[in-house]
Amino acid sequence: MSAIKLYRHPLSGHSHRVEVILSLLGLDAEIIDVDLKAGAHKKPEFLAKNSFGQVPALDDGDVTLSDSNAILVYLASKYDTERTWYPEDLTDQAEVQRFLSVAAGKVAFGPAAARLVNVFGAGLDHDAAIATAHGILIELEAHLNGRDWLATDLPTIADAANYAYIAHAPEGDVSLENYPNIRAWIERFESLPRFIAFEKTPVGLCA
Ligand SMILES: N[C@@H](CCC(=O)N[C@@H](CS)C(=O)NCC(=O)O)C(=O)O
Repeated sequence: MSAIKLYRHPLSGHSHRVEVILSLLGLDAEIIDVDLKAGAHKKPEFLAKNSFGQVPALDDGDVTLSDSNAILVYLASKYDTERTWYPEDLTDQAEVQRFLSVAAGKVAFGPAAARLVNVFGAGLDHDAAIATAHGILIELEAHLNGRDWLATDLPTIADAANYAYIAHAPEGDVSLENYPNIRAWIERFESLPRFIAFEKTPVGLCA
């Protein structure tokens, strides 16, 4: 049995970014589904892993971590011997962090929120989420002009963090038709060796 355990939900983009990095780094992990519908993430056993009661969480031997971006930093720092996924150069690191913040902020409240609205339905403002999504997509489209990857010349955890919610934005009625640079970036990411896809169904409990 693997020493690494990932606690996730199969429709969670936050979980997918960890899953995909584990795979891209060639790391074996035991995948444990957390039943959000049954409230398993708010039970003491899971709260001991993440007091915020959210997936993903990760065990690596004696170490328990939560928050997807924090987990990405940990895995890439510990296991990527080439240090390309989370570079050691401080300027590159800052650029990676900049795009991890985009993934946690603008992307979470735009493309991810639009998909979430389609999952949860009423009570959330779909049009506002779609408008926010296009705002960040316009910025990313310009940023990717002449660039293959978000933060450095090579793929980094910043690409992994932003990938799932942007690639699946159409499930939240956010079309990617007008964003050729973003579509090319998605294709490049999906062509990486050992890339694993995220479930495409928009029906679920989690953005
Ligand atoms: N900042 C957290 C956010 C994680 C998050 O939003 N997880 C969602 C699933 S995608 C969750 O567990 N939601 C259940 C809840 O908040 O009760 C991370 O990056 O891991």
